[in-house]
Amino acid sequence: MSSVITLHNVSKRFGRTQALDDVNLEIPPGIVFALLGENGAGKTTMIRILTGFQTPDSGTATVLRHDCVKGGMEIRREIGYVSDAPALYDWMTADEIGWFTSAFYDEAFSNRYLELLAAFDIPSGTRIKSMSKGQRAKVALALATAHDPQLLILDEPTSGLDPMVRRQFLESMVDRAALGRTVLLSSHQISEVERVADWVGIMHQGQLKLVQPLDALKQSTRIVTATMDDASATIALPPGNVLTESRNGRQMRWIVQDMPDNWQTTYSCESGVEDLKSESATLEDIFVAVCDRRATRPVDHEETSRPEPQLF
Ligand SMILES: Nc1ncnc2c1ncn2[C@@H]1O[C@H](COP(=O)(O)OP(=O)(O)OP(=O)(O)O)[C@@H](O)[C@H]1O
Repeated sequence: MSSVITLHNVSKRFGRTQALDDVNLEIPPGIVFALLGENGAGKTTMIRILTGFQTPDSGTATVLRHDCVKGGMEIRREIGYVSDAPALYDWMTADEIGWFTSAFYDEAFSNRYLELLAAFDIPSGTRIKSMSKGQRAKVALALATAHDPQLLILDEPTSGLDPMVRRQFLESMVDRAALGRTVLLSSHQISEVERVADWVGIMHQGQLKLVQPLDALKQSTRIVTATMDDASATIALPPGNVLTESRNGRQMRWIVQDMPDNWQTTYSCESGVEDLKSESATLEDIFVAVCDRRATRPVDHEETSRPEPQLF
């Protein structure tokens, strides 16, 4: 089945800031795709390009087969979109804003909207201006999903919501994916993403550093810890793709992807190692390994620790 979202070599610069740097991505239908990244990583810029609010400097982007530059109007009509600060007409009641929005969609919209309001416990006669942040977010989500879109794009949908509302929100995302719809959400909430996402993309400084199904990502990434017999002792990097290395006294720690199954057979023979263990990494460990500028990039101690030959 063809992708719901595609980005090919998309770049976008604002003055000196490279907000997106040669981003490539394909999102298949029927999944919850979570875009993770620190502040300023480029998530909103990507979403604004996908929704036709911003034009890329180079590259191509399509959503539901519409080109994002030429077909922004069609895209916004077909998808559901909730921005990080949804603009709602404040003076309207929840009912009125639904009635107003229903003019753009088919007859089924109004009934579905009212059902969603009831499910979210929003009194339909309440004016938007007297609603709490969470209630407004629920109205925005009901407006974005009442036409049952193939694709729902949410920019930090749960920021500022209480845990119960968050849970309700996220469960409704999983339900949508189960019905074959696609959800793209950007988030800082790693633990939430871990609960609901099928796929994750990690953005860092405008680049999409990693895109993988969440289960496969967690299965392929391990934390390896070696306790050395001396605080100055070193050891070669573990086999596989070592993302980061850290040291605390006698303990060395690496986050490693794609370690061979038999990694311990050769590695544990290294001298100076008292204890060696490997455990599964959480999404947060992986996120920090990819994004944290303070995290140490690995150095092969085999090379660096070998003593220089002494000449007498
Ligand atoms: N209209 C704009 N004009 C100038 N710079 C911009 C504009 N929009 C975004 N940027 C810059 O581009 C970079 C990426 O911003 P973006 O909003 O896409 O990040 P983000 O990942 O959504 O961040 P956050 O999680 O903080 O919302 C930032 O450095 C931001 O300052």
